[in-house]
Amino acid sequence: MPSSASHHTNKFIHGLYVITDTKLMNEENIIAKVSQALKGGAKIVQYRDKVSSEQTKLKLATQLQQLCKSYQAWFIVNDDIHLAKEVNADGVHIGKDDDDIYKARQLLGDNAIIGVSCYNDLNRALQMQDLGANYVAFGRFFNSKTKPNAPQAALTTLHQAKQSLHIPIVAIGGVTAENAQSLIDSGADSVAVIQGVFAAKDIQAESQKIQQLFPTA
Ligand SMILES: Cc1ncc(COP(=O)(O)OP(=O)(O)O)c(N)n1
Ligand SMILES: Cc1ncsc1CCOP(=O)(O)O
Ligand SMILES: [Mg+2]
Repeated sequence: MPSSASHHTNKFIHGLYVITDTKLMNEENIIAKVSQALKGGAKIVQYRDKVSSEQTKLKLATQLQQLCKSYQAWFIVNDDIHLAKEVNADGVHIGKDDDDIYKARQLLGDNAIIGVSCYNDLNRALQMQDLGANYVAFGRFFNSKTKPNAPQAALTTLHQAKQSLHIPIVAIGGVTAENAQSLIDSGADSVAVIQGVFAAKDIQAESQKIQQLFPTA
């Protein structure tokens, strides 16, 4: 994998994508926990924090960016395009309530990875692909403790997405080492996980179990 986003191509969104959570980690242990996931083989890390102060978010995002760089993993900021810019993240993840893709691209530039939530909506994914999204995410596929009310997505949507999209596809929502294979078999290039990794006793081992499910290029 290239060490800088300037060499980024879509094919590198592949494998285990872990997302931080403010209930499962705190300022004191977030770096240790994400390090364990990276040691287990995680390829992409998203900083998702809807509660901390701007100052704390800036500090943690800066630390995570450096950590990901040392593992040659992509670092993505959730929701906040300005924070992504400020810490020189590899990219941003945006959903329907966040800044739109035009604004994100304008601020972050051509080399940024912009991922967009598409829930269970293939038409939205096709539109976002046309607008320059670097990956799309579908979900939630399973029961999610983190976001129980996220809209449900169907495995058939993944199959259809695989046939009609040329950008990478991420699957999210209640993903575990036990159910990730079904998503990969249905067309997911990557699975995004919170509880399935960070609520595990052994974060590194659980990450490894999931990452091993992906065929190596
Ligand atoms: C990889 C990935 N997929 C989906 C989401 C959800 O984004 P969004 O719909 O904006 O909801 P919040 O995460 O902001 O609550 C995601 N964050 N990452
Ligand atoms: C952010 C988000 N969007 C859809 S489900 C979800 C939460 C994923 O967390 P978990 O892996 O714990 O279900
Ligand atoms: Mg969002």
